[in-house]
Amino acid sequence: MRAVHFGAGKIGRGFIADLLHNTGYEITFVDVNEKLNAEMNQYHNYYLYVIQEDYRRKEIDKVSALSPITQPEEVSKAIVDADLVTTAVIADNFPKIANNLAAGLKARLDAGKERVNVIPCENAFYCGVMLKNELLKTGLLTEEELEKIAGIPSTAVDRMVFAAERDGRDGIDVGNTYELVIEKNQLVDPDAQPIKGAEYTGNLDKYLERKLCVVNGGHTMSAYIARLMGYDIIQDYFKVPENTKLTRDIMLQAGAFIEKKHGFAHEEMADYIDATIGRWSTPGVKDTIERIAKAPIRKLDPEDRMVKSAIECEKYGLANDLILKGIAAAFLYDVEGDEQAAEIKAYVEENGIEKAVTHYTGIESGSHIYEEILNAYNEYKAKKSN
Ligand SMILES: NC(=O)c1ccc[n+]([C@@H]2O[C@H](COP(=O)([O-])OP(=O)(O)OC[C@H]3O[C@@H](n4cnc5c(N)ncnc54)[C@H](O)[C@@H]3O)[C@@H](O)[C@H]2O)c1
Ligand SMILES: O=P(O)(O)OC[C@@H](O)[C@@H](O)[C@H](O)[C@H](O)CO
Repeated sequence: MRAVHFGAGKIGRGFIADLLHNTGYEITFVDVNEKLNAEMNQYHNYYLYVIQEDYRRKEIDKVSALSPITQPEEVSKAIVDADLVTTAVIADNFPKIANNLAAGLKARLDAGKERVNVIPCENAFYCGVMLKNELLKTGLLTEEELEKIAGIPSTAVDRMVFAAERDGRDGIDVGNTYELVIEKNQLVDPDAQPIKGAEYTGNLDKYLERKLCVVNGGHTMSAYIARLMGYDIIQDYFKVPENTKLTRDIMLQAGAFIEKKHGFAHEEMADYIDATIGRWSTPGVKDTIERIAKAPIRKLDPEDRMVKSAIECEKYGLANDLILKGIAAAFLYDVEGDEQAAEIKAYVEENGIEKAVTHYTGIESGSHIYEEILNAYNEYKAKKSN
């Protein structure tokens, strides 16, 4: 079996390809990183290192790589011949992979081949729908044609993965626990399980909201707050018990709406939160605030991890004060090299924070959640300038 995977980064090589390899696929990566592509084409393998098992080395073999820039024809051909297509490129990059992917699917349709599963594995609400929209925007396929050639489910994706230079090679350190949940009704065959080790569900919302709002929301808001406290590494922030408590409380606020909406027991949610914080505090692990907090515009979107939680809590009459503080902290995130952070900063300088809150979060002025974000922002800002 052959899989084509877009994005040979940390989740691509460290998680998705691990499961694909366990399932028995030979993997063709498609990535813009020429150095990485060359290494994969030289060795046809790479290594994962399982953190909790004393960095046990695991080989992923039968891999090769293509460049979407210099080898678009080969990418198309690989899609025509593939048994499965997956992505882990960061959802912001969907517009950049859409042409290559749409051209490959169109060629597959023209070749009279069967439908194929295209499974995006990204932190985003309904990444399958986002990818479909980007594919249609290329104009290379109509909606009917896309439906005829591909099943594109959404997913929830969770694993600890870190880039690591080991044994003189580009490897990935991985956690020993993970979750990949796939929306089965959108698969070509809803009863087939094209990736071993994944879960297949008819109720993705439940897992997606828990993963994105509780795990990623908690992680991201902690990172913005930690940055204001002067931390660069999230594990240093977690060393202070009050900080861990704050993160846990933020996650419990998001968890509360998910308990109500999806019927999780409170104990189960609390255990999930504690296990997640425990995983972030694994001895030896160092995760940068810069990685967790990156791309604040994506993370402030009304349909992403922070604002969605604030609004859902509001709907259910649940507390969201800590979430609103986390959102406020995101407006002060300021790290050299983060284009989205720079864009927010410039917008605030030109238009004021009052307009910026509505512009990025969709939260209208006049509501109490708007006022609370503004107040928290002004408090953080005053502290920052003291
Ligand atoms: N890192 C994590 O801990 C983690 C955990 C769960 C989910 N995720 C999600 O997984 C996805 C991937 O994240 P990551 O941490 O692996 O990011 P990453 O930056 O390590 O990897 C992204 C890869 O995509 C490649 N890429 C970018 N533009 C491309 C293009 N036009 N064509 C082909 N390849 C392109 C990059 O070169 C890079 O190798 C994201 O949606 C992220 O939110 C990450
Ligand atoms: O990947 P992002 O930028 O959407 O979010 C940053 C982190 O919260 C995220 O990568 C987590 O570490 C990961 O999702 C855990 O599974």
